[in-house]
Amino acid sequence: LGAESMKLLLIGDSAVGKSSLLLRFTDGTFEPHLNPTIGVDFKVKEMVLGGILLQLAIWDTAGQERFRTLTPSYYRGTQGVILVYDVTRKETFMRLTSWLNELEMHATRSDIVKMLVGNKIDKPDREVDRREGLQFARKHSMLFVETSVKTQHGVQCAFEELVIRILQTPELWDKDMQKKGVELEWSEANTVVASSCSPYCSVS
Ligand SMILES: Nc1nc2c(ncn2[C@@H]2O[C@H](COP(=O)(O)OP(=O)(O)OP(=O)(O)O)[C@@H](O)[C@H]2O)c(=O)[nH]1
Repeated sequence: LGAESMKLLLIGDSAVGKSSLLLRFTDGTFEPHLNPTIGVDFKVKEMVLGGILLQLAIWDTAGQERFRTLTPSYYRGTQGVILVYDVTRKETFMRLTSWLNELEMHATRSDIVKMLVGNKIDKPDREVDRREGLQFARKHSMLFVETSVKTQHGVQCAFEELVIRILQTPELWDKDMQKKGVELEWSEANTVVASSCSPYCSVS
């Protein structure tokens, strides 16, 4: 049986840690000095959930305006979006609404699953409370996790919760996968994965 592929997209302001989050998830590493992304980057990661082999294609986009290209094309077919802000820079939180507007404008599927990630919680100079993040997520029907790519806190959870939610959204799949998605909802593996993340995640 072949792997089911899933397309995820990382968006958010420059230097909030999108590339770092992806690198931590796919390679398990952290780099204190990472260059800004130019255009788009792309990584593939395999994951087994509830007995289904998934091939995650994760697109990492440039936060800096001058490095952004072909915007509509990388939104095409995306099933899940991770919108990242930096808890130590309030302005990255204030710009979340405009990121959501861009998503609305370009997403080709209406039931796209959204995960809000407040990153860099290891740093002492926090400017955005966990409560504020949670409120924003609730208001916009998003999943929510706070992370530190540096310490790894919440990183696995962010991706797993998003993937599980996508699997539970039949509208995002073709007929064949819809059947498996329903089975997955009942599978024990799914329950285990979901509950191991629950301290960090909130579902709107
Ligand atoms: N302390 C700390 N630093 C982090 C964390 N995550 C990322 N960084 C650092 O923040 C800087 C920016 O991270 P990137 O991953 O390049 O940010 P980006 O959002 O991909 O930026 P663009 O490519 O410009 O959109 C890097 O120097 C990272 O090492 C974190 O959780 N804690």
